[in-house]
Amino acid sequence: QESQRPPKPREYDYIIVGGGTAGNALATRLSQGLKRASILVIEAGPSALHEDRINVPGLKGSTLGGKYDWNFTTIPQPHLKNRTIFTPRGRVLGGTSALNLLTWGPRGSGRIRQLGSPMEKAETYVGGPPGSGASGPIDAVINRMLPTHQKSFIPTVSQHFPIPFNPDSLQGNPIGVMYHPENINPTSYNRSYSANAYLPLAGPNLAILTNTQVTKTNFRPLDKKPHLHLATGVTLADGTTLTARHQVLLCAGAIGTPQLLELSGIGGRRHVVVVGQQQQQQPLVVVDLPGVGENYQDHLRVQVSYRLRDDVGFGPGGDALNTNVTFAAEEWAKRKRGEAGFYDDTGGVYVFADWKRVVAGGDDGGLVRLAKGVVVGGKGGGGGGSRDDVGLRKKLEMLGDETVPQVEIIYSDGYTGRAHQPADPLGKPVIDPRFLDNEYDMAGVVEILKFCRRIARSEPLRSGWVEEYEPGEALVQTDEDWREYVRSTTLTVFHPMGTAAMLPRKDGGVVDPKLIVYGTANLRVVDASIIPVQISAHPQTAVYGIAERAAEMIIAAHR
Ligand SMILES: Cc1cc2nc3c(=O)[nH]c(=O)nc-3n(C[C@H](O)[C@H](O)[C@H](O)COP(=O)(O)OP(=O)(O)OC[C@H]3O[C@@H](n4cnc5c(N)ncnc54)[C@H](O)[C@@H]3O)c2cc1C
Repeated sequence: QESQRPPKPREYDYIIVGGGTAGNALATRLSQGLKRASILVIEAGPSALHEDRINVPGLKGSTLGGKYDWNFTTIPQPHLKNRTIFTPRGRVLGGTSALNLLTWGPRGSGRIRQLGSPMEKAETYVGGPPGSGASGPIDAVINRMLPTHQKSFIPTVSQHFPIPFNPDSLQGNPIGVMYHPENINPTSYNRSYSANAYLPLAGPNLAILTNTQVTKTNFRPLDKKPHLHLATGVTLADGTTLTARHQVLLCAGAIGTPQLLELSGIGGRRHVVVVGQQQQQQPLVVVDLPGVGENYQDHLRVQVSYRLRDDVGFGPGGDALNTNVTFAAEEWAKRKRGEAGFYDDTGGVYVFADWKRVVAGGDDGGLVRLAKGVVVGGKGGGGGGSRDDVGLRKKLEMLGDETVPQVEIIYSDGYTGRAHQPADPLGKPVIDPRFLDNEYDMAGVVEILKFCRRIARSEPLRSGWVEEYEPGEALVQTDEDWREYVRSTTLTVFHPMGTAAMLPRKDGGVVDPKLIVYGTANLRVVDASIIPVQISAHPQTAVYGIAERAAEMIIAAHR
């Protein structure tokens, strides 16, 4: 049941803030598992189930910067020439699962399993290897569309570099080169995402309120334990108050969730007092929890682009959809006939590798030493500041694990380089990821770019291009040239997480292992914010897994 007006009655058993990736999955499972409970999802954006730009895989990216996007940016990043970095987030039913680039990530990694995340429950991987999910709501397939030139990538990498072909990359060891599954429905060839795959499975006890922004969670002290705060409901932007009889579940994402926590008086004392004053209220501190909004971690993205030869049978690439009206019309007609074409195209071919496989000569000692320096110096990682940082220590430990990739290379068709960054997207929360503020990150990115160039110069790939278009072989030759290129062009691949981390409170944690916010009795966070250490994969699969696990815990506790 979907509506755009505050519903009556104004009391629900569970109120879920954010109808995004995790929010819709959680809502559906609670609706199925607690048939007598009433559940409300409140989503700031509209429902857009029939929007081609969301549904058609080849139109991925066309919604960024538009009406379904919060259009956040970082503050100027000193190590990236003071550029502000575009930070899109879905503002639509489905959240960022409606906007993302459809890479369906590994679910078998032991590290992510430590979060207790049952990812197979989310998945039906058609044609996947044994062990793949077979009955989950989200469909995954290897894309039926592969532009011809991409077929030369796997032999180039596996013949010239110590990187094996790995068709089974989702099951625990992703190291290798592979075609990667994408979350696409194999029948309609539409994006499979939380709004069109989970929500239709919910029962009549789930209500959905769209186009409605929550401005805070409300609390009162718990009668028998006054040091704990009981979440009583939420306040909407128009001032309406809705009551939650059991729990408020924050699923507003890695940026929205910490922002809402701070608006509700939960966060570092300094921030929360400022927020309270800005709202012209009394300084507001419900729970002093300095970890809220800290520990922001993302995956950096830098690109090298090559212009293809047009005399080796590759045909036009996906860019021609934007430049050649006749070609675009022909491709659209193919899609309408149910045939493979460029409107299906997504990521393509991927490499996941550790440093030893990427650095020329295989010696990763220099990078490991730099990483140790960052951990000992306590700079540039989780929790922020100079205290002992458990997140950084965990990452250092993972550097020694050869099944944990440190590098991903996506070989994709079509230009996605620096020219795509919008000049002035609106941004409200202050986002400061301190990108590249340590030498390890910079040295690592330079090694990856040099590796990409070595791949491009190897056969059969080498015969397929005429020019390194960006940055250009003549312009960038030395390590210092590469550093300059990195500072000028680094973007992110849009995977923020960790801003309400599941860690001990003394280590900057915000939620406990049951996902309950410290200092509260019944406020949970269920989204990418809780992942304490950046994962070596695209995160949406893990986010669905977190929602599935949270639903299991909440249903078990309710009974
Ligand atoms: C451009 C892009 C490409 C990506 N590509 C991939 C990919 O290919 N593969 C992959 O695995 N991951 C990808 N990701 C990342 C992945 O999609 C996200 O990590 C994941 O979807 C986050 O899920 P979430 O539930 O934490 O947040 P979201 O899905 O963002 O959900 C949060 C929801 O809360 C709503 N909300 C926020 N604040 C409020 C409020 N105050 N009131 C009401 N509602 C509110 C939002 O509108 C949103 O719907 C990509 C991300 C982006 C931006």
